[in-house]
Amino acid sequence: MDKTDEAVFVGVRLRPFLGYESRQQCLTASGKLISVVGEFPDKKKKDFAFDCAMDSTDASKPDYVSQEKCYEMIGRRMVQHSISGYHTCLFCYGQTGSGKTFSFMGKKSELEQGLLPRLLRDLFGEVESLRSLGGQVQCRAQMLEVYNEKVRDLLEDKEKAKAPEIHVHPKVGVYVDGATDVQIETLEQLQKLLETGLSRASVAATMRNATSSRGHTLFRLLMEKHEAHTVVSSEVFCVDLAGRENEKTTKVTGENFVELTFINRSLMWLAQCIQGLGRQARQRGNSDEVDGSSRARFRNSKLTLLLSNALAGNSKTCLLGTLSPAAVNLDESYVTLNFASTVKSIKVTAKRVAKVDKDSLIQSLNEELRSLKDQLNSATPRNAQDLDSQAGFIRNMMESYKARWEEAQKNADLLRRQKDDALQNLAISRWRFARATVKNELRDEARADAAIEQLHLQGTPPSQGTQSNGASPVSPESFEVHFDPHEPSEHRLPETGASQVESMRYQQSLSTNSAEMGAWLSHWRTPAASDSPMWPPIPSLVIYSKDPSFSGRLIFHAEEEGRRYVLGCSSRCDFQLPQTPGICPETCLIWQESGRLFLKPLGIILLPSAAIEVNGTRLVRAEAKELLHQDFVVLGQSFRFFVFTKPDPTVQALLFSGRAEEGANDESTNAAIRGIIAERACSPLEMERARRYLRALEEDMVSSTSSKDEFLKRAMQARNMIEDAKVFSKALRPHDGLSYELLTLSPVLSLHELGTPSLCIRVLKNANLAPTEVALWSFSTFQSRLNLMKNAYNRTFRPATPATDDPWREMTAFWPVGAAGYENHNAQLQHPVAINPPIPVPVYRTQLPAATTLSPQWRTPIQPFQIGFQAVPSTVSYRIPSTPAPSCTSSPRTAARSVRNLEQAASASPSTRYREI
Ligand SMILES: Nc1ncnc2c1ncn2[C@@H]1O[C@H](COP(=O)(O)OP(=O)(O)OP(=O)(O)O)[C@@H](O)[C@H]1O
Repeated sequence: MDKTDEAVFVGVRLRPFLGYESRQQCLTASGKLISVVGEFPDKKKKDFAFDCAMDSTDASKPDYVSQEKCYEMIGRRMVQHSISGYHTCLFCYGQTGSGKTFSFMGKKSELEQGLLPRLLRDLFGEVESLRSLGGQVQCRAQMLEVYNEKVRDLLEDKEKAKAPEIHVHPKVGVYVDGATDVQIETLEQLQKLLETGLSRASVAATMRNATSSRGHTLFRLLMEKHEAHTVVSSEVFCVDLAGRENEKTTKVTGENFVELTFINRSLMWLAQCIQGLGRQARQRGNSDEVDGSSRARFRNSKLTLLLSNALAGNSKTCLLGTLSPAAVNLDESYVTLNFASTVKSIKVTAKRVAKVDKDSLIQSLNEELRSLKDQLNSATPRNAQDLDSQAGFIRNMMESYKARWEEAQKNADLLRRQKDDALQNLAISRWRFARATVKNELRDEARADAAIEQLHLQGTPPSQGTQSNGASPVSPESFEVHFDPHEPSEHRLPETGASQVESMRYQQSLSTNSAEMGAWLSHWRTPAASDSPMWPPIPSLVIYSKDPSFSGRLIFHAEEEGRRYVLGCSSRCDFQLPQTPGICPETCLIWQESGRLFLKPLGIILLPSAAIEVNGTRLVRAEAKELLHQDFVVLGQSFRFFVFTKPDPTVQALLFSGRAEEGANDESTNAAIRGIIAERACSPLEMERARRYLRALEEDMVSSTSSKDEFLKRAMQARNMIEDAKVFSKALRPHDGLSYELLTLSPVLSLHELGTPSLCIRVLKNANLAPTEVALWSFSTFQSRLNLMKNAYNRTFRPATPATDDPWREMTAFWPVGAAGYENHNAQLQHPVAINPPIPVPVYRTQLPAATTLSPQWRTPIQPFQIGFQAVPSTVSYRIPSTPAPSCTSSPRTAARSVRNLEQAASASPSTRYREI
């Protein structure tokens, strides 16, 4: 138990002059010193040192201590003490009219609020934050007045109030029986309570103070921190003492004179207690034992009994002495200074409050009650009354504790339920937020690059099995797992096409080690439409991914009650996760107990990348954490799950709505697709690919819908033009078997984020049934060549038509000039696109989806819908983000050269990041 021997913290404050006082100042405050100034021969001691001396005499002085500053100097320390688990006490002492109530309570305006309202505000702020962290803190307030040596409950009407009684219990300490104990939930409630209590305090006008307190006001805030079976209670005790009065100066009579005698007597007892403690402190040095006689003195009055814990017990105590600066009040002020000096010499041993076992305290009180009852049975009538009242007090105390703790229990349950609800909402809002940000995240280049790097580090180096042109023979199919809506759902694998690490890794694993992947997949289950709506049937973790096609596809069912399932990337795990950053061989345990789901991290999680998060809070210890319905769990850096402990159509709908929306897709896009692939049998798979391709276009390559539409229109136009070109070619060069394919050429090397891909036309010669590429035309070249073909065609059949240029002029170098109808203008070759001899597939060329390297994410090679757009199966493009990009490929030859340079750079420097598609 922490124990600190500390002198009482003493601060003194000089108030401003009041109307009745002449302006002769006899006291000054400077630093920690109060000095008596002027000629006062009977006042031998001139300087009094305290912990702080506050000058509030004149607001225009630079060192003027305002209400706020006063709180900073003396009050704020109490907040931390009580939150750290110490009892604390603040009391104000001084002659009547010296400013105790002003310092203690202040005025209503925020600027002039006194110590208590400020202290409660800050304290409650701390309590609220403890509660928000899941702590069960119960606050109870009492407000009492010791008036004419009677304890009054200020939280009850004067008429109704039954006088509370003070008891001292060896286990509980000073206990006020019969006082209203109000449970406080909010600061506003507390402030209202304070106002009500103050309005009931006894106040009267005297010659020295128009609002003189006629009794001592005590405010007690009890804070109980509840755990399952224990409670830690610390109290904040604030006392505004009534002021010492001189009957000659206050000129009170009658009832007020009676009050004066009680006030002065109780203050005398207090002074005696303080002197006794001061003497003891001087004699015994640092001993924290309070001797019997000092203890006994506290029983002399109600006030001292109530303050006994603060002065001689276990508390961190502060005293604020208030003084008038005027010479007319010097005698009274001198008493206050001496009193405060003695208090300063007292050492109070503050121990951090220990946890009390609720059950054992109740049990011991029960036993005490039983023994009192036994004594009562055998008691003489003389002491029977005493025993009876003692038994009554024990009974009350026990019942009060029981009720309080039951209430705390109820409260804890309520809070837990509210927290659960909040977490559910949080999970849903997180889910919504996650969905809303998918698009943005997809554009997060940094992540993608990290992922790409990861892929590269773990994946197949591009040099493996390269073709003659240096291109890797990675076929799109090798990465791709297609989603076929007609496939039975249990065979359906997560779709690719996402930038997320998990799906990348997943795909990579599929391509590199499908056997292993198959192994881990076999442990997982995928939901089927038929699962709805009572899904999932047992507590489950459902994967969430920013890739809607991956989200919800993997489900972990904690099927067997009590069985501890190990999740990790090791093959020994019950549920094997792909090896991604942050996934340890054995990451965590998950098990089900009576329908409740628990997760326990395995080992100490030191690496931030290996963190396990539940609803955004990182688990720092290897201890079991209950997973509640709709919690959001993150394993490592890449796996995110929603927790379902019961069937949940709402969230299930949320999980799957993404796909429904996807399926719905924009009708105009569907129509456009149908327009392009019109005559071809449109299988659902093709449709799906086309749709995804267009989405990729829309999201990543085409800056707006209008340019997407434009692109589609041009594609359709090009397709018709190709048909024309085929007809003209067949007529003009029947033996060459020329054919044309529509391709897209993306500015891969330009590294532009957005842009519309160019359409281009591949010219193939069908020599010996093996098509060879003989040229690649841009769309505009194709347009002009088509015109030339048209002219040549016309001239063939209508000789009057003027001669035209050779539409296939770049090919004439190795072709004999063919049929008439066009001139061979070899000399006019202007187009650098000429490739002679034809090279195998030029590396700059990509099939369209691969060209989506423009976007930061790793978009899976979605097969371009092969109907309108012919894919070149093994093309490779490179991207080196950290290397200055060559400008857009105006010339394929330049592009090819650039790519070769880049390839060389990549292989020469292993640290160069590059990307293989
Ligand atoms: N620091 C201060 N700044 C401005 N006014 C003050 C200050 N301290 C006290 N006063 C004024 O002095 C008067 C007396 O103060 P207060 O009622 O607080 O005295 P008190 O010590 O509580 O007296 P009592 O013991 O009779 O209740 C009030 O009018 C109060 O507004």
